[in-house]
Formats: sequence, structure tokens, C-alpha cells
Amino acid sequence: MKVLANDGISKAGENALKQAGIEILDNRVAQDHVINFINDNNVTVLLVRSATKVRQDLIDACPGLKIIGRGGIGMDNIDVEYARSKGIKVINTPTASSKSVAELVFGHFISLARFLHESNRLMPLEGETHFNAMKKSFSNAHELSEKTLGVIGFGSIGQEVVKIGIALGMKITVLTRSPKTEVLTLNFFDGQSVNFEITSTNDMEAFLKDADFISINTPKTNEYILDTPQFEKMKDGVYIVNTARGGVINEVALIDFIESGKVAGAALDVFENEPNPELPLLMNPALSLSPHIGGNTVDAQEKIGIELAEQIIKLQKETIR
Ligand SMILES: NC(=O)C1=CN([C@@H]2O[C@H](COP(=O)(O)OP(=O)(O)OC[C@H]3O[C@@H](n4cnc5c(N)ncnc54)[C@H](O)[C@@H]3O)[C@@H](O)[C@H]2O)C=CC1
Ligand SMILES: O=C(O)C(=O)[C@H](O)COP(=O)(O)O
Repeated sequence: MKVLANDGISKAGENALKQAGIEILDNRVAQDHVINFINDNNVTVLLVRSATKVRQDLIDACPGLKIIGRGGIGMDNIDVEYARSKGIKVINTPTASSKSVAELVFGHFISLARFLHESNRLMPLEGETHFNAMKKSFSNAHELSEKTLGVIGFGSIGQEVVKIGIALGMKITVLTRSPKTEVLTLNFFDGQSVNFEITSTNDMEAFLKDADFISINTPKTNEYILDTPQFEKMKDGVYIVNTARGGVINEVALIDFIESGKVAGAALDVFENEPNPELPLLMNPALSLSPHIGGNTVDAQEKIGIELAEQIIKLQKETIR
């Protein structure tokens, strides 16, 4: 096996592969040259994050590829079904970054509810009058405790988001396409744990009527999940965080409802036009923004690298057997 980790891999992952005798190339090959590089260097395993696109043309042009690995969760940059139809194994790391993403969701919620993002933008302007004006305008802040957290999508990230919400004393409502019940375990530092049973609803209207803080945690969808009709049914003063994918929320409608006051604040880690978010988003003080960093922690990347390496080593053993 020869691995090309085109968007990088953690040292721990790299070391695990090397120890198993697997050659790893960590070149960052530009998208237009990936096909030639794979064929010229007899690469059999292509590892990517979200930057490298693995579409039909690449799959067709690289008959030596045996495994495509996504260091992360969302595989919308890979033609997964097509690759599998050609006998290529496609793997990802489904839970390695869930906690990192969930923590970012709350980083944004707290930033929005306490104006931290805007504070950081405005603090460098000096003067007592300015300081006191900021203090006054930021007093319209809110606690999360006892408010209702609404989570759309109840997979691994959605469940981690709910757990943090419970720990903060929030009420919980979860929206899924069909109702389901999950038992979530909160683990504490002293080894104790508590189980919570959460049953989701598929009633969008009831969900929107209840939720004070909405987090979207679905994969990329073909249609907006939150568009004008949904915004209209939300509570006044709602906060929204999207760490899922650009395209699950209509960004133009979002700006309209921020301007009308219906949405008190929103945070985007992912964008319809990524990596060049639209200017009205970048300029809006009610938006807390981050450049797609949900899974971008040392901890998550370490787990991702190790999980990828373990899967590749296992597949290699199965092939040899
Ligand atoms: N911002 C970032 O850096 C990151 C973003 N992500 C995104 O988060 C997404 C979710 O990740 P996981 O929770 O691990 O995936 P998951 O597959 O465990 O859970 C997603 C859940 O959403 C549900 N779902 C799909 N469409 C829905 C809809 N219209 N309404 C309600 N529920 C719906 C699915 O049934 C599934 O239960 C990934 O697909 C990826 O796009 C993942 C990692 C990092
Ligand atoms: O796993 C996912 O899905 C993600 O969105 C990634 O964590 C973010 O993309 P990369 O930073 O891994 O390119």
C-alpha cells in the first residue's frame, strides 16, 4: 500500500501507518495534478479532508486506487457511491470530531448571547464614552440556562450538542425526519455518569415554536432546512448556529430576518459560497463567523489520524489474508 495524505494527517496517524510498514506521502498536490501524481507514484490509498475533491473523473482516471479515506465526517467532497460501485473502499472517521464541533456550537452560542464577537471587533476603539456605550448596548444579553436548545439532526454531533445543553441546564427539543429515542450518557470527571432519554419530534412547527437556541447538525441537504417559512415560525429573538454545511440554511433569508429583529444573532462555520463567504455575511455585526473549524482541534485531528490509520491497517491485513 502507498498512501497519499493530500490534505495532511496528524503525526500520530502518520506514525501508526509507518510502523505498520505502510509508505506515506504527505505531498500537498494541487487538485489539477492529483490524478497524475497518483498514477505516477502508484498511490493505492488517497486520504483527504475537505479540500481535495474526489469526483468521478479522478476515480475513473486512477484505476490503481483501492481506498479513499476522509479524515472527518462529511463526505460531500467525494463521489462515495460511484467509488464504491468501482470496488473502492471509502472510509471516514464518524465520531472523532463530534465533541470538537459540539464545543464550537456553544462557543458561538455564548459569543452571540453575550456579544463577545462584537465586543472583540469594537474594543480596540478607545475612549470612555465608547466603552460605556458598548457596555450599555451589550446589556441586552442572555443566559443559556433554562432556555430551550433546539437541535436539528440527532446523529453523533447533534447528540454531543444536546449533552452540553443538558449540562448547562437547558431544556431540550430535537428535530429529526422521523421521531426517535436515544439514551445519552453524561460522563463526569469523578467517574459517575447519568443517562438521559431524549425523544425527538418531526413536527417542525412545534420545534420552531419552542427553540430559543437552534443548532443545525445534519449532513449537506439538497434543499434548505431553514428558509423563509421556517424563519417566520421561529420565536422572536432566536439564536441560530450552523456548523453543518452551507446550503442547509438560506443565507439571504437569514440576513433578512436578522434585519427584521426576528433572529437576535446567528453564527456560521460553513457557507453556501465556501471558501468565499458573501460580503453581507462578513459585514453583519449580528453574525459570529468562523472559517469551517468545527473539527479543527488538535484533539480531533489526532483522533482522526489514528482512526484512519487503524482502518487502513485493518484493510491491509484483510487484503493480505
Ligand atoms: N463544521 C465542521 O467542521 C464539521 C461539520 N460537520 C458536518 O456535520 C454533519 C453531521 O455530522 P454527524 O452528526 O456526525 O452526522 P450523523 O450522520 O451522525 O448525523 C446526522 C443526522 O442528521 C439527520 N438528518 C439528515 N437530514 C435531516 C433533516 N432534514 N432533518 C433532520 N435530521 C436530518 C440524519 O438522519 C442523521 O441522524 C456532517 O455531515 C458534516 O456535514 C462534521 C464535522 C465537522
Ligand atoms: O468532518 C467534516 O465533515 C468537516 O467538515 C471537517 O471537520 C472540516 O473540514 P476539514 O477542516 O477537515 O477540511
